[in-house]
Amino acid sequence: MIVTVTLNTAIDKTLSVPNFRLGRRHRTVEQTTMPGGKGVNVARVLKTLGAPVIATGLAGGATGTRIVDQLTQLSVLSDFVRIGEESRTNTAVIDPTTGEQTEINERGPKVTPHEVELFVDKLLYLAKGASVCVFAGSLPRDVDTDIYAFLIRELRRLNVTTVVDTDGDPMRRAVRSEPNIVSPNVLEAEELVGHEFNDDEDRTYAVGEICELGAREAIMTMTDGCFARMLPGDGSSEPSLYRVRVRGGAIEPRATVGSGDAFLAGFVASRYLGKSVEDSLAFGVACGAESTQHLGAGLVDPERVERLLGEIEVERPTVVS
Ligand SMILES: O=P(O)(O)OC[C@@]1(O)O[C@H](CO)[C@@H](O)[C@@H]1O
Repeated sequence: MIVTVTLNTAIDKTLSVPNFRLGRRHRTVEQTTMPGGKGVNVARVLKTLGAPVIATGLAGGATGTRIVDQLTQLSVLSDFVRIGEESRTNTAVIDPTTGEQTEINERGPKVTPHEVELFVDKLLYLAKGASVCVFAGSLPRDVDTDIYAFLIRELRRLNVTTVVDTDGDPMRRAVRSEPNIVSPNVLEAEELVGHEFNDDEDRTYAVGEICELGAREAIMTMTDGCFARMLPGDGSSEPSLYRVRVRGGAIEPRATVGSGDAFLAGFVASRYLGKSVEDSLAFGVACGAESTQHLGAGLVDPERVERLLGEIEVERPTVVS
């Protein structure tokens, strides 16, 4: 079983607004409303891909009830701690005329120490039946930024593989507690290592820098694919570098919100079903790319993912990190 953790769950509203301009009144031409937060998106894609998954985290108020009910309608198993304050609503505006995206994410509810304790209890219980746990997304208010780091250490004792995609202080602390995999996007990775990346050599080097900070493996997601530094899985400890991308022109993105979540779900589903690192990265990139064809986050069409696999290029950069 794969467990996904979303502490700052959301209802995601995605609005398609042609010629979007600040300070103007607009009407949407299309919109979706879906349960979200990064871990929820990862869970939805894992379910679509047929991987066994349970989504957990914190959900509160009428919004929390809606998130849980909608996951149930999608047959995504979930077990959330219900909290007193209302879960958030996040809004993404996609302008189909320019392809530009504007995201407004609420901070999220205040969480009490008792609610955090209930969650930790629940996760440690669920972890007994899990092989992988994905921690994804920001933290709601009043949750200690050390929480992912703490849980990574706890889950290591239970032999659960840990995967993290977050940013800021929670990410910095999580990386130091030596998770199996971290998967930031480029901006999150730049924040983590403390400098900007100017070219592919910098990006290749960056995944090594992230591993030096503590992560065992690092995958940095890009709009067209990823850079990764992975352990081979054959018992040898020599890591390998990968640059994986969709062939130029193979796909025209419609909305990229949540494509990193679709990547992560595809990668995790494939890797933990026993596929090679290289095939799993390629499958993840195909999932991320296919998800850009849908207006809402965390949606993929598995048949189109299979077709896209023929358009994925894998390189093995030689930069030594
Ligand atoms: O505010 P966070 O937790 O960092 O990100 C939340 C979020 O923007 O990420 C997902 C897309 O990746 C959306 O479903 C969701 O609204």
